[in-house]
Amino acid sequence: MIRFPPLVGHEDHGQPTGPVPTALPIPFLPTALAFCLLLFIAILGASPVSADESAHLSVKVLVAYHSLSGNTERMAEAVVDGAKSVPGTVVVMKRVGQVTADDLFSSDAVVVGSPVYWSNMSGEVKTFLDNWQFKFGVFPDFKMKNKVGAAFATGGQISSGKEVTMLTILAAMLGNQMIVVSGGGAFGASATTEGDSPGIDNKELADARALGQRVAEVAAFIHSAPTR
Ligand SMILES: Cc1cc2nc3c(=O)[nH]c(=O)nc-3n(C[C@H](O)[C@H](O)[C@H](O)COP(=O)(O)O)c2cc1C
Repeated sequence: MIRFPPLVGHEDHGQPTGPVPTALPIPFLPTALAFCLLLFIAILGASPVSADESAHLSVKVLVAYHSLSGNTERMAEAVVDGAKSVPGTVVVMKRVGQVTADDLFSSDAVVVGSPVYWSNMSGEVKTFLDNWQFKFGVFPDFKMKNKVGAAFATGGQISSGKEVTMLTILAAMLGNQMIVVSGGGAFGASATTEGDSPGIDNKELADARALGQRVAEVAAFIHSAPTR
């Protein structure tokens, strides 16, 4: 027969049941303090991410865009919102002409947005991408290598260049050995801004937010990898 040990604290040992002493023994307080201190140090030491590390683990997303009449800028703002929804993400949003070398090289991800001009990216966006070399000298060291890249576009008409615009932006990123991702749509987020569908609608804004969120999530994943 299995004998179970008696339940501790549930036995009556016939001890005298007087009032419980309220005063703690004198050495108890310093011992308790020392124990708490040791526990605190142990928790800090065992923490998987220290304060320094968590600052290091935050990712920076640069959203660079060109916009004359505001459509691409609205999409850029939604991309920013999506990226910011990922905890630990720092986002910088700038017009392509305002981007500095530091903005570019300190970022973990770059999302580029363009209006469609003659079925392709606008001249301003092309100049921005060309300036990665002419102004910032990304090549031959591939200074943008392994940063996350993505694109978004707005165009007046359906089937009139948004996908070409996004793909040519992504092609430039691939040439720089960046890690290209989509989101919102197959090649990025896009919006039709004229005709039956003027401006940016809620679905298009949601696509832009989805792109920003995906970019930030992928950048955080890559950033936290043990070897980069
Ligand atoms: C010079 C120029 C060329 C354009 N070419 C096209 C085009 O080929 N296909 C298209 O869908 N929209 C075209 N558009 C329309 C713009 O892409 C569209 O209005 C866009 O949303 C503008 O963006 P923004 O408001 O950010 O400036 C063109 C607009 C301009 C000014």
